[in-house]
Amino acid sequence: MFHNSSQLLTKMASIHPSIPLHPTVYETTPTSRPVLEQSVIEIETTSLEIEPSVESTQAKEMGMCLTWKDLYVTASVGKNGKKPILQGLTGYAKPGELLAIMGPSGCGKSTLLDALAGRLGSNTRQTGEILINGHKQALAYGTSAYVTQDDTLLTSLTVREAVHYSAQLQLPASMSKGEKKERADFIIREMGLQDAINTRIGGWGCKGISGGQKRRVSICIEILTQPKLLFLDEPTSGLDSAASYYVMRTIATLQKKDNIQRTVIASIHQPSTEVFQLFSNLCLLSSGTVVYFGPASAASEFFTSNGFPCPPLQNPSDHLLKVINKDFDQGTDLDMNGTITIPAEEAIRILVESYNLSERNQEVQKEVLILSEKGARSIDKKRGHRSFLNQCFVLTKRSFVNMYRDLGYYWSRLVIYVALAISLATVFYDMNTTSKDPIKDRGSLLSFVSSFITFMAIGGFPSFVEDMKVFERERLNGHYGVTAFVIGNTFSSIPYLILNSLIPGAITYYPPGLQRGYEHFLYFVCVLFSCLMLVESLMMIIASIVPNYLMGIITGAGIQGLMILVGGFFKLPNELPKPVWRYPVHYVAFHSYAFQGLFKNEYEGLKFNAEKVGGGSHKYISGEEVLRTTWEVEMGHSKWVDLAILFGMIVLYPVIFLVILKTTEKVKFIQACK
Ligand SMILES: Nc1ncnc2c1ncn2[C@@H]1O[C@H](COP(=O)(O)OP(=O)(O)OP(=O)(O)O)[C@@H](O)[C@H]1O
Repeated sequence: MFHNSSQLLTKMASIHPSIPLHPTVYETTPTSRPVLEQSVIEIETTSLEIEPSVESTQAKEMGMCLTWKDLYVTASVGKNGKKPILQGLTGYAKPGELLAIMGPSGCGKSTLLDALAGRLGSNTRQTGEILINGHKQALAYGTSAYVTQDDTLLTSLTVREAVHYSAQLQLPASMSKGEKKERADFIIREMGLQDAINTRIGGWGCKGISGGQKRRVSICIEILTQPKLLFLDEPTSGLDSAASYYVMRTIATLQKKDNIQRTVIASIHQPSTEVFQLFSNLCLLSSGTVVYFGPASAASEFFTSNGFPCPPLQNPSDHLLKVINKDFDQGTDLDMNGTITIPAEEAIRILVESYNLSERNQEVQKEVLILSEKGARSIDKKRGHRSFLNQCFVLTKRSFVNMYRDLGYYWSRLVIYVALAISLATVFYDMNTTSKDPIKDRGSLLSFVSSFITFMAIGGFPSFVEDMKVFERERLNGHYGVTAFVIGNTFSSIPYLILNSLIPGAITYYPPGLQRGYEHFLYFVCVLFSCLMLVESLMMIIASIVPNYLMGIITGAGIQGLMILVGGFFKLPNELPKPVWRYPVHYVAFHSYAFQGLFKNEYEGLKFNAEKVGGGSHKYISGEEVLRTTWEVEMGHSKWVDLAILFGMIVLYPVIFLVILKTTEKVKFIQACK
């Protein structure tokens, strides 16, 4: 039973991928004509046996017209240097068309894509006008999809899992789990990945699918939701010519099957003749300047008319790129057919001048003017409502599976922790009878556990950086929100951290003869667990600010080293210089509460032989006395308060992480709007 038209449409879209997911507003042409809200009525009166090839203009969802005029991009290099990357580009991309950006390596293809998608780096400056449906607006998260040159994927997942999890995250809540799976399977098949469906993606140290297959997985993930605007940076790199053709054909034809007016812009290196024929328009760049913009089919003619005919039997795109490639310029030369070729620099000058004076250029300027007329104001998000709780659940599950399969994440750490715990247990074995100073040894053991064992959590930093890369890609493409990521990331690690504190904790606790009793042991494990959680969160915060392995590890080690230093073991709290080190650093460092809590947990209730520890005239020294005089622990509150503070920090650190992610996201968005 469908309560409204959107539910019906969602159901139909899942059964027939030809039906758009959110066809609420349609128009007769992609320009700014009055919109017709009749599609819903049309589809409701149609039975579920709609054919995939329904191709009425009315039934096509309103698309996105992207225009750019006099686009310049410069990058700051060195102290005061500026490097021009794009120089006055003008062009457009229309719904239902595939625009290919071609040119020699380093000519500015990725920069153009980044500029159009609002993703330029912070050291770049952009001038000119980029309009979407005639409006100056930044592409908000989720309004377009961008397949970047690098395939940032979770390496331990299989192809099926990667696409299925993505479908669960991105597709609207109104679709059932089964329908989302069906959509994912359909896209996997369309991308020719069915044979690799159960193979892991793989990465460092674990061979998985090939580079070309990874490319296709990345594309699968981004076209799941039928985005209206799709950017692809080198979608065919790593693919053989047949696979390149099928992938590009799928991209070009899927919109017909999806029955949406999609605008596709792809940078591409070396298309075969067949792939070249799939392009609607071609933007040919050389050193950031347009050499040709117009129908791909007319490019060869333009080159011929300027004295650069394509030799017989040669792939036209190879010819175009060869003529304008000046990286290997040999000056005046003879080609294979014995024809004299002129230097590429000169060829480019002739072509650029000719293009600037051509009618083609005039047509492009006119088209840009027409498409820049104000159209629909807002850009619809490419997805319907998605359940936040479901996203948190899927992200937690996905991250849990990834951690489980990735040996480097927790398992190797567990092995090292166990080895260290055994070492501690034997070094401090039966302190009460073997140690000359059981008071000092207890302090050393507890401090070592809460500082060094937790310190080792920085070893997980490379995995955190990988997680952040995947997050950034998915977030920029609007797969889910920052809060869902932070929740998923935090909760998924809890079972592993419990394991990493419980097993090494048990090995360390009993053999040295620490205070007996379940309550004491559990307290010890809880503090260990809190410290591990806090170090993990701290490293995630660092990974969000310093996304570089070496710098991140150095920063994390430095911060932790400082916290350990002022925690109260190496220098007693009252002896710390008051400004800065005591107030506030000592109180900010979580190690202070870990030391205090563990010390209270251990010493309270114990009595030490005064003679053995040099305690003067008394027979015994109480644990409380040791806490007050030897360790100068603050006795105004119980050990449970220290633990509560640690748990409070466990909540606080992810909140800080969340705030940093949200703030950087906002800053990037404001920059993109400028
Ligand atoms: N943020 C930046 N800072 C400095 N230089 C940059 C920046 N972005 C791009 N460049 C430079 O601009 C030029 C164009 O780079 P871009 O990546 O756009 O080229 P491309 O055509 O996509 O190359 P390829 O085909 O090899 O990927 C290169 O020389 C590159 O080094």
